[in-house]
Amino acid sequence: MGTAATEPLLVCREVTKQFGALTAVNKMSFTLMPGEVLGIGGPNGAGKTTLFEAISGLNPATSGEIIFQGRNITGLPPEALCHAGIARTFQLNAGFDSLTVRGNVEIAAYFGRQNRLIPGLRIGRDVARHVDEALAAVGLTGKDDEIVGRLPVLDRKLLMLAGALASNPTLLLMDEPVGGLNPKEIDHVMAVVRKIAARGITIILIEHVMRFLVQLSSRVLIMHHGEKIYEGKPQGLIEDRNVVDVYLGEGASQRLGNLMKEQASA
Ligand SMILES: Nc1ncnc2c1ncn2[C@@H]1O[C@H](COP(=O)(O)OP(=O)(O)OP(=O)(O)O)[C@@H](O)[C@H]1O
Repeated sequence: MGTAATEPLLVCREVTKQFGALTAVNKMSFTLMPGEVLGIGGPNGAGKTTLFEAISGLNPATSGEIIFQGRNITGLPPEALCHAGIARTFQLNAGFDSLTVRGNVEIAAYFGRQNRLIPGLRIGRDVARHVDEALAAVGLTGKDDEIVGRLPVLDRKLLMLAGALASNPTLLLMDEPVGGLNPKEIDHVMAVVRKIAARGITIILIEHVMRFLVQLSSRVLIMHHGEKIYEGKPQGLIEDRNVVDVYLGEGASQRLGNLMKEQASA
């Protein structure tokens, strides 16, 4: 049975992650509705990636609860979460460098959707179709045979996204999808993310590039020292003294204000 639109897709309740004496994420709570795009920002070391690690199962929370589609998924391993419909991309390039673009996405499509205790010897027609769709969704069609280790940075970011999409996610977590890209490349990724959101995939994205974050997100959450210091509309960010002081700064805040005004009048 699917989740009704009025039920949250994801609920994080007092999620805490400690590394020894360091509390990297401190009692984070938030709710995500299906179809939302939630943007997470905050200074370096705020705990954003650690929160993703907990949700995606790569580094489980020390305490707290994570509920996905009404099911308690706290502490489940990454492969179980992937099969349940949670996919993610990484801040740094992740992929099999010596394989081709297609080979990488095939692995995601083949292993990302279900358990494969005894891997088959050939890629079936269904998997091939999922790979074609994922490559097309990010704009990598035609680059199937390129070796991943030789790809430019934009294509590597898109490849991670294609791999995540090939696992057929309901919830997609993106960790700094445009870090290190130039403005034109950022625009390309923005268009891809818009298309993914339009397909109904719920998204959480972490990003320092604020124009990307505010233009894509229906809601924004800002973290500082492992805690939530802001949650609300992107427009409210520049009016929040604390967010301006600890994260945006006056200059960036003004530029962001101008951008949002332009957007509103467009
Ligand atoms: N495996 C780990 N072991 C010990 N400390 C860690 C580990 N991973 C993260 N930390 C610490 O936890 C804190 C939060 O780190 P995290 O990477 O989640 O921040 P972030 O908000 O994603 O930062 P950035 O914007 O720089 O990516 C930092 O102080 C970091 O040094």
